[in-house]
Amino acid sequence: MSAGPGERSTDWDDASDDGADALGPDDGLLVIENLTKRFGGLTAVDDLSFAVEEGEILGFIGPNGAGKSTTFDCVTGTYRPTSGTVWYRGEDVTGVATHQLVGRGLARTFQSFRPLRDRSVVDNVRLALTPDRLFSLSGLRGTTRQRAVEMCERVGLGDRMHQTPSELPHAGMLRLELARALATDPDLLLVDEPFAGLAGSEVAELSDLFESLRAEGITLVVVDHNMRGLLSLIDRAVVIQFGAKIAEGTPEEIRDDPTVQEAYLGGDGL
Ligand SMILES: Nc1ncnc2c1ncn2[C@@H]1O[C@H](COP(=O)(O)OP(=O)(O)OP(=O)(O)O)[C@@H](O)[C@H]1O
Repeated sequence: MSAGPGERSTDWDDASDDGADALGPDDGLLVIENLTKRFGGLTAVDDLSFAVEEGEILGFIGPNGAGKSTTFDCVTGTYRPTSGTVWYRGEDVTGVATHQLVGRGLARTFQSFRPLRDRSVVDNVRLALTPDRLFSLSGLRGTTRQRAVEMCERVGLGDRMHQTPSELPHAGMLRLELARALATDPDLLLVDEPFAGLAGSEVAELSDLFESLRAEGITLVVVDHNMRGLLSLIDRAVVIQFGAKIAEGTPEEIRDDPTVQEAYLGGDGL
């Protein structure tokens, strides 16, 4: 497929360009440019642009209601943006259906998800295996269960895979959701609020898991509404408020940014 409506920007650093955020399709594994999503009169995502670099762990941070989930929903094909462009691997994927994006290696986890309660943990993972990508790897139908077992072990559920989801603690449910996303063999994984409701030790364990996934070659975008636990994990962050980007940079830059501090004034974010 061609690069779509946007041409690669050749003047990234050109101050005369009126779009300081001007991005092109090849400026990252995932590139979001001028994304806007309106629900009637409400602008949930407001002219948002940023790129996700291959191999990084990017934090996507914003207070409750800032537009994080809506951005994810526009990227993963749940919503068609009101305007703007999403590029994945250099291709314009704006409005492309979710299952097609999954087939291309873009997966997400959901903050609230509903596993099949009457199936075991490993069966829940097996049902998420994506035939196209799996068979291209193995070529063998009979390996699905083995792959599901591997996914359970990879996320630390090796000793719980024959339990039902309701027997898992909250952190275990999160790991199950991660295993289901990993079963689609993603190159880019969008993780929605993984640390919500976790104790400090669980946050650290999950961070270790994200680090190991990155070491295996998966690029990660981790969403959270506060920064606790996140700043030590991520390479960079994009911070949004009222649907628009207010800061982008390293954890140190984000922590010291007056606009970010203002956005979180009185909250528990920093
Ligand atoms: N389907 C919808 N219809 C109308 N308004 C919506 C819809 N989805 C989200 N919104 C509104 O868009 C804004 C952004 O919501 P969104 O869920 O994207 O924020 P968020 O940053 O993910 O918040 P949280 O941290 O609470 O999950 C909010 O004002 C929300 O009420």
